[in-house]
Amino acid sequence: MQPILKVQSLHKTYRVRVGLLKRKNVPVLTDISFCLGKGETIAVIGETGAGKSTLAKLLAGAEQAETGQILLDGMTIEDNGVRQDHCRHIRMIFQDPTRSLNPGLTIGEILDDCLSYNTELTHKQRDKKIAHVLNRVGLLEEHYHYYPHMFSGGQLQRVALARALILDPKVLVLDEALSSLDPSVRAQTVNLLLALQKETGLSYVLITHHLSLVKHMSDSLLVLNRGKVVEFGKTAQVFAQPKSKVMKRLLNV
Ligand SMILES: Nc1ncnc2c1ncn2[C@@H]1O[C@H](COP(=O)(O)OP(=O)(O)OP(=O)(O)O)[C@@H](O)[C@H]1O
Repeated sequence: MQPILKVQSLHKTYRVRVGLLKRKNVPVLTDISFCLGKGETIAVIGETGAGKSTLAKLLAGAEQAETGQILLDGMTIEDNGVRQDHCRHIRMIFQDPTRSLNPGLTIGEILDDCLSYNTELTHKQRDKKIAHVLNRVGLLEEHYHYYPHMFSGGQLQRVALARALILDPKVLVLDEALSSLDPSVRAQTVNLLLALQKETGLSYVLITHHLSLVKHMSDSLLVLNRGKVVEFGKTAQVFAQPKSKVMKRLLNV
């Protein structure tokens, strides 16, 4: 079966200052390749600075790699640093939803803006879609008129999820999106994500430090160390027989 997401040999460097007048290219991701099936979850783990968030940004189109390809459903959406206009099919959710939500707009206005910019839907069709997506993430229709500051942390993450889902993406990148939630809200959000995945065939790239979440949610696991893939395989297999030093260290074995 064709993977929904295929990443081929991505390389990313940042240009950083090393002296008063000198700059150099520092490699942050080197030769990253993996596949993700429809309706599946890949977890990306690694120690701090391993390059996880950089990979998330490349996938979502927030930054471009120098070389390598990203294919979505068989179509090349990024080729050697040139991004095609399909970004709306890979959406990202961050750890802190408040930073990505305009405090001056109601949730309805935020969602409506998304639809107005990206679709040809009429006002009535947009309203219907917004009501549907609010319902899907467990929010109420009256939340349309709420501003971001009127929500709890867990509800705000649902709002971020609604905004990500409103454009019917194929892949969601969750960059520590569950980390700041308290355990019971996190468990509810995980259940919601799993139910959505079952219902719609959505695929997730899960970036997290929580190994219990990795075990519970992911089908496959990619371990990064200093920007390189040091282990990639089925989650259960990697947990049962870790090969890389990093994975052994993370598991304390
Ligand atoms: N804009 C930037 N300019 C220069 N270097 C950067 C930039 N963004 C990230 N880096 C560097 O790239 C490396 C990887 O950073 P990244 O944020 O992807 O790591 P991470 O695995 O997500 O870490 P953490 O788990 O701590 O969030 C780090 O060494 C970081 O300093």
